[in-house]
Amino acid sequence: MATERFNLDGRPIKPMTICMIGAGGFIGSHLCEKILYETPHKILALDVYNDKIKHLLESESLPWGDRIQFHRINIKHDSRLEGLIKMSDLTINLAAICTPADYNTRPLDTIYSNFIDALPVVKYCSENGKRLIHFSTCEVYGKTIGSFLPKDSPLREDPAYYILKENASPCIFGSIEKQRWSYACAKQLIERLVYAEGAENGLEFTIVRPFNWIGPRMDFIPGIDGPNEGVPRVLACFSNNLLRREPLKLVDGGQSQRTFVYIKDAIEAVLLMIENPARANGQIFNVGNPHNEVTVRQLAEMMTEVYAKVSGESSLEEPTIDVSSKEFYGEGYDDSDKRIPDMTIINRQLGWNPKTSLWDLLESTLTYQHRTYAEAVKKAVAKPTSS
Ligand SMILES: NC(=O)c1ccc[n+]([C@@H]2O[C@H](COP(=O)([O-])OP(=O)(O)OC[C@H]3O[C@@H](n4cnc5c(N)ncnc54)[C@H](O)[C@@H]3O)[C@@H](O)[C@H]2O)c1
Ligand SMILES: O=C(O)[C@H]1O[C@H](OP(=O)(O)OP(=O)(O)OC[C@H]2O[C@@H](n3ccc(=O)[nH]c3=O)[C@H](O)[C@@H]2O)[C@H](O)[C@@H](O)[C@@H]1O
Repeated sequence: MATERFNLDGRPIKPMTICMIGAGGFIGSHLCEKILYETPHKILALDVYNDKIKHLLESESLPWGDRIQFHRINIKHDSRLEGLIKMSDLTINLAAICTPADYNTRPLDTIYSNFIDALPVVKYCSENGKRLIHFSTCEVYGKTIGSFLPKDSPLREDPAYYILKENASPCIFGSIEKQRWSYACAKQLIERLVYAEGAENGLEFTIVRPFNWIGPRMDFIPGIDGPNEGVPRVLACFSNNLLRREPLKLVDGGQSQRTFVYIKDAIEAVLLMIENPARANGQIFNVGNPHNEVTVRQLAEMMTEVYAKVSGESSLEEPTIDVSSKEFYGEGYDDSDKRIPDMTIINRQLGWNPKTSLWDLLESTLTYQHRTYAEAVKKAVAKPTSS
């Protein structure tokens, strides 16, 4: 018999049915694992793909048996969506185009995916009195206020000019021709819509702003389990370079700064939101690790060192190479300069703190990348010369 579980207020947690849209992606796959391994909840998993959750679906004899059901659904056009939301206690919407290489090259798809396609989900939750956890992004903050100060201004060192706060920081994007911001702007508008549904129609919602969550199963390795010419997010780009023994490409010198959080830490925060509605409803949460800040150049150097350790292969003499953003991403790219989350709200509401250092999370992630892809990459690299 499973032992009874209690939430942060000491109340028993009742088993629930969760409609998870985008369950087959990076975050979805980790969230499905967490829920199936550690809770009694049921998952209706919706996605157009299921490769990353196959291990959870394959056999009916698995210990979680019928607690996960996969529905191959494109939410752009599928009449089953409302019924599945109605059957559930909670909907979590993860579905989105969320790779920067798409924002300026496929801005229409990006805006439709992040705004238009999310509209029915919000509407069905609101009309049917269902709770919604909507995944937004730290990109809604755009650039820091500090980035507009003169380079030598001492105010740049003042946290008031760069720490990103859910209820205080402005959203600062570039001009319209900088189509990089199509994603952030669509995410901002859907946040405002969700918030307004809460204010005017009583929708019970939580908005999550992830700050660069990384770990195993993130995106794809081009030419292995994704398109040859595809450009994934930075962890997979750099992993691909390391696996192929190519220099890591630093866009515009790799000066932008990011804070990276381990996916397993971040998923703990999401589970707290799921199981503590009284503390999570009506909130917007930053979820990141302010202690893991690096420039992209430092990230490249650290990944090179960690990969040499886990693979046993020596590093290249020149492990990085500079490329312009125009060459790498094309016209209309722009960047967030710095992203440090303020943690006050998530600390106060859910008592959550990330645990894993950047070195440790890269060690476990690159061990996974090496184990999963090294052989396949070797074969792919050997092919053209042997034929
Ligand atoms: N990973 C991060 O660090 C991060 C950071 C900020 C925001 N987010 C947000 O979190 C969410 C999940 O991100 P992820 O990293 O897991 O991305 P992902 O691309 O791995 O997962 C998204 C999933 O949604 C599915 N999907 C997209 N459109 C769909 C549609 N029309 N119908 C059905 N399924 C569809 C995709 O097939 C994919 O499996 C996104 O909304 C993203 O914007 C992620
Ligand atoms: O993860 C997040 O929190 C959010 O930010 C990401 O945006 P970004 O961090 O800019 O995307 P990455 O691809 O991870 O790039 C990080 C930095 O590395 C740089 N980069 C990327 C790839 C590469 O090969 N080389 C390189 O220097 C980029 O220019 C950027 O400055 C994506 O927009 C989303 O997945 C998400 O909403």
